[in-house]
Amino acid sequence: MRLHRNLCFATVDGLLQIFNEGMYADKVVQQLLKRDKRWGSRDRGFVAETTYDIVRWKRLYAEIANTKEPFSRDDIWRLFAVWATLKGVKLPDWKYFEATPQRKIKGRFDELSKIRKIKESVPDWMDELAAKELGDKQWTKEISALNQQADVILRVNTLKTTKEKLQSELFDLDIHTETLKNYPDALKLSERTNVFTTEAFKKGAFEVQDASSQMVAQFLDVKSGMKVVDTCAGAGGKTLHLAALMENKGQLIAMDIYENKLKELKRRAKRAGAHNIEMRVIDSTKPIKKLYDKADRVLIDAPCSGLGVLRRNPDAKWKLQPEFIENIKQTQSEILKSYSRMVKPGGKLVYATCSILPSENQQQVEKFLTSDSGKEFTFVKEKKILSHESGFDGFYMALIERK
Ligand SMILES: C[S@@+](CC[C@H](N)C(=O)[O-])C[C@H]1O[C@@H](n2cnc3c(N)ncnc32)[C@H](O)[C@@H]1O
Repeated sequence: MRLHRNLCFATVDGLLQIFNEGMYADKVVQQLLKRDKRWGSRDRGFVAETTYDIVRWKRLYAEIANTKEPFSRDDIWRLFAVWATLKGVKLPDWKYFEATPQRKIKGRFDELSKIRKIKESVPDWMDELAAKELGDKQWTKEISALNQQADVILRVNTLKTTKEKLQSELFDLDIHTETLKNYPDALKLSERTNVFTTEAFKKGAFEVQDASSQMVAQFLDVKSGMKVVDTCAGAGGKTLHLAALMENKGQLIAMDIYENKLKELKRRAKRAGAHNIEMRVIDSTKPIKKLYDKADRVLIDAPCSGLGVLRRNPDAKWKLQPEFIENIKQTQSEILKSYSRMVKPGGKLVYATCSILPSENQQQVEKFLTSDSGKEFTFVKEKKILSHESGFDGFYMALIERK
């Protein structure tokens, strides 16, 4: 690989914004990719992947380069030089790389790789918390998996096409995909590429959605004609899947506390040809109370730490705070208590998170089931998905049923 000056400059600028100005990596990368219209897909791939890589390995690279935050521009170039050295990328004779001690970098890497929190590049508190909750052995394997780049998985929109048709349409564009056993609607890209510019995407034939996330709507066991409430719908990744599983029949109510997310869902639903969705903003307890005892199915895709999706969101390692996790756990138990009241007798509820922490997952469900509000429910089944076991995002889902 040869390093190109303007791509490296773009990456360094982006990293300064992410590390020093607290901006979100995905937003920064989105902006960077608009910088030069002449960049081809390889150039864009380089900027995006290098930025994410250096964000992912910030702590390790900073320890190796002996730099501390707030980073100067020179510090960022040092992190960049560490990245290139460890990747085996030849450093050009630019002034930024003049004093790069390549042998020392490799030696420091070997030495620091003996300490998990540095090797895996996570803050102390996160390493301690996750090791306490999952056990040392599980966490060591899990964080290593969560530091890998995620595959791109598509969810075929069965309202518009079939897996076979989509696969062949993409094949004609030289985009190769594989089916995944046990994930009925999923196609995995054999090679990372931008699929959002394809005609198939524009006409709603698929969404990009991780395989673990695709299990959640399946888990809720919906049928055409049911009344289903997706309580934390956000921009609707799972709502759209539910609509497809319901074959557009019945009533699907998508709720969230943020109106702008539901607006985005509306746009996506139009593209997907999903017609049975109604959006409702939760701006008081009223919209919830109106649905007490009414729903056949309720999905709570709860707000969480997001520790299961670090592969696609590595800057969460640096943005998350332990206090946030404590607060979100409180929200999770309040949501479970209040939104479960929408389930009608005999109806079912799925509680899901993209976290791997038992305290946000099975412990929340156990606590709910032994509480006064949970007495009316029985536990049916659960899935604890760890990234190192599944190869996909870390997720949790529990199915409970109202008596
Ligand atoms: C895990 S995300 C949802 C992702 C979405 N279901 C999807 O599949 O794309 C959690 C969502 O819960 C919303 N949320 C946070 N607090 C909430 C509350 N008290 N009631 C309802 N939604 C809430 C957030 O705005 C966020 O969109």
